[in-house]
Amino acid sequence: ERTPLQRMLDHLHKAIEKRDPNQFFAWPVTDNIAPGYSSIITKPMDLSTMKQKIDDNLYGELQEFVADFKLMCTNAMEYNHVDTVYYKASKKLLHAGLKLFQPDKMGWLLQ
Ligand SMILES: NC(=O)c1ccc2nc(N)sc2c1
Repeated sequence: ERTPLQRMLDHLHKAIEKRDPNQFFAWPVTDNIAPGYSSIITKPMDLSTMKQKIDDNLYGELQEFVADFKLMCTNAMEYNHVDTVYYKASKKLLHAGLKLFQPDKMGWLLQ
């Protein structure tokens, strides 16, 4: 990972992965495991796709990475009913992730 931004995004990606121990967000959601998913979710996103985008240097700035993270979580809150493990996990992950991105917690990373 050459650029400082890629190094920072790698760090954040690893920190998010740790907060998804069941790997609900590790890979693209298939219609096999989630019936009708591709008809309901127009912009799918998952951690493996985000990792590839870091490696391909497709994130020009932190906010683009944060947008994909939020999309990944909100997709899960749209598709899955509120009483499911997936919905609950995505809500928890969203809030844990947003705490990570707060500048005060990331000062050393942004300088
Ligand atoms: N990220 C998701 O929305 C997600 C992940 C895994 C999964 N497995 C199912 N049987 S439904 C489902 C949804």
